[in-house]
Amino acid sequence: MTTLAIADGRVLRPDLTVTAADVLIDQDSGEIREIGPDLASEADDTLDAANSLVTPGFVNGHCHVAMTLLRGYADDKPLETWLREDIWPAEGELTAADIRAGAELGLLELIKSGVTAFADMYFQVPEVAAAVETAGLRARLGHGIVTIGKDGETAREDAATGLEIAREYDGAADGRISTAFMPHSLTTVGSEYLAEFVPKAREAGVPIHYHANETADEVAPIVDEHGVRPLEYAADRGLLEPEDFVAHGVHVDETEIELLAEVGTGVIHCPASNMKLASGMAPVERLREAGVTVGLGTDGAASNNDLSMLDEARDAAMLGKLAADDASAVPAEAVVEMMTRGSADAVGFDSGRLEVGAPADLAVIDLEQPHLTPPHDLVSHLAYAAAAADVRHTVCDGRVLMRDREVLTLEAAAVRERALEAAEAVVERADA
Ligand SMILES: CSC[C@H]1O[C@@H](n2cnc3c(O)ncnc32)[C@H](O)[C@@H]1O
Ligand SMILES: [Zn+2]
Repeated sequence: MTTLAIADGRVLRPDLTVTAADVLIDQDSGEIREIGPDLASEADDTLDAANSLVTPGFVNGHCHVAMTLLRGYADDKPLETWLREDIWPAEGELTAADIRAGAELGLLELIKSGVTAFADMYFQVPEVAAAVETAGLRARLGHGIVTIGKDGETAREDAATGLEIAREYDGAADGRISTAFMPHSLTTVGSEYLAEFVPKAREAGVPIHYHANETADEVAPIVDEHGVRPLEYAADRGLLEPEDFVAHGVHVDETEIELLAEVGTGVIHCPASNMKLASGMAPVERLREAGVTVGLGTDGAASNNDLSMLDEARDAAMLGKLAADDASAVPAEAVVEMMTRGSADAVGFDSGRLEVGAPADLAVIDLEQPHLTPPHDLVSHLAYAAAAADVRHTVCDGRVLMRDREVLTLEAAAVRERALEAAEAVVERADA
């Protein structure tokens, strides 16, 4: 057995207490073997965690990682206008190589900010999967299906691609990659395609993930046309099962909240994207109160505009208070849970907690920073004060992805160079 010790840190436990301890990892199985004092001397390799917080790796529950290429390309517009006027035309110009370059840039950013697992919906999934395989993260990937504006044959092909990808890539990268069937949203995929493909996704045994109830404009047409709320419409079509997870869930009413809680479908809250696109304020406090599994996601870098889960946690706490008109709503403990085990549970990863037998997915945060001093409450610091640049080490599946702020699995300068070139060329084609 090859072992790695995370030595001399303060370890964030599943009950959100912090204890001084080492973490011993079995690198062959990728699992945590022991947490306790004096474990480093027997290990094959050691990561120094003195004056640092050892936390579960953050889980980005909803992302479009290759959209880093479109960061800053189109800002300050609402969702529908942003997608139709800017993002979809630009995405129409993306080649497979571009998506690989954008995905690698996104993965570099995720590793640097302590993320060890994420869920991603995009095009050219084989390119995203290849990047994940190299970078060493854990991911649930899916091809984003859009049928509106397409003729029947093209639309069916797109849905079939979504299913094929979900079947083919499930278990890839030594099990670090899992998949989902990912219709883009309830308004951009026709119900005839859902009727045909959802049962096939169930047969394939993969969960279903989609954008839901993100804007008021997206809710109204479903209510008008079908006479039910969007998540009732989803449930009627077999799209709301315990293993499924939806992104956003901003405009959900009480019936939908109870439905989510009853079924066990998770919601990935994306506060930065919701604020930037002025989509609205998700009722996070109420969702949690009702017993809904709530995770956190950044959405893509074009609507955020970064992939930092630490920023997202702070945004979630701040926005949650504003939405509830209550300073005690969505406290630090809630967002720390949301960015770790909340997202992991919603997406279907076993990670998100530091305990014996759990996947060795963790991040080490440097506490020797002015903005993290004094260390009264480290859960508070994670939620409100820590930043991506404070992450020292990132470990996924027992493998060190970043040591002392140096990413080991990707060549940062080359990744950045390729992404710069790809982004410039895409924008040139899109604006021509
Ligand atoms: C079909 S692949 C995924 C698709 O989703 C688009 N997208 C990015 N952010 C959002 C969002 O907040 N709501 C809905 N759709 C979004 C992305 O540009 C891709 O086209
Ligand atoms: Zn999204």
